[in-house]
Amino acid sequence: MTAMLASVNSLAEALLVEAAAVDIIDLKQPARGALGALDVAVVAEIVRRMQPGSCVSATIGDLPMQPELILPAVQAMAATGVNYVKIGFFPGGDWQTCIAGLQTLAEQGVALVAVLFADTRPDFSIIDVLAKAGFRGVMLDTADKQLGSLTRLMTLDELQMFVDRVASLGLLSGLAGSLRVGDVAGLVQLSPDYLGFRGALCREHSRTAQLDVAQIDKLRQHWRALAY
Ligand SMILES: O=C[C@H](O)COP(=O)(O)O
Repeated sequence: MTAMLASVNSLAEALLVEAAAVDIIDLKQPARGALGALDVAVVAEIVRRMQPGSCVSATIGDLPMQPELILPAVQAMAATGVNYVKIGFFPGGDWQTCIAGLQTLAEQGVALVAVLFADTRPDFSIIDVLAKAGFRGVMLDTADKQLGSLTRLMTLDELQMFVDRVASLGLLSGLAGSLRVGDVAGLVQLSPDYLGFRGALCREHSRTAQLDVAQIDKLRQHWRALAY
């Protein structure tokens, strides 16, 4: 079964999606960018307040791929006790040195999820490198939220190739990027481990607005009705 991830930007929103039995509670500040980070102290407080057994991820922000920025940010976020730390692989910078440093953190037990951006046309061969470095998961998202759904940027065949490659290496696969209710039926057929949402769950589908319980319920009901 494909799980549901919801990005939230506060304790109140985290409690709301926890009550809605969302599978992965993803801590993020969308007002700060595609992978905008929440302050570490806020993340630590939310982690403390979640039920034991909840699955919580957090992003480190839209940082350039510079090891002196990425590595301390990952260490600080990991120290909050989140289950997964998500790192956006933006174009440019020094991916090789970042991955080498992240491998050391993975060896120390930090659970890392790489986020690749469909609108930057990533080379999927990086997935093999990430697996060798000890990443636990790789997801596809979108950096430019004006471009619409992930499903407009990549074909279902391309997305299937991504999911299959990630799964073949034993990693978690995730798909996100302005996904809407209408995207779910097609994407669950690809069997990713999870689908991620923010905009679709907010008032007027604006990812920087507050979460809207009615939108969460609508998505959950649609998902259940698929009975896949
Ligand atoms: O990790 C998932 C993202 O927060 C998805 O956000 P979005 O649906 O607004 O693109």
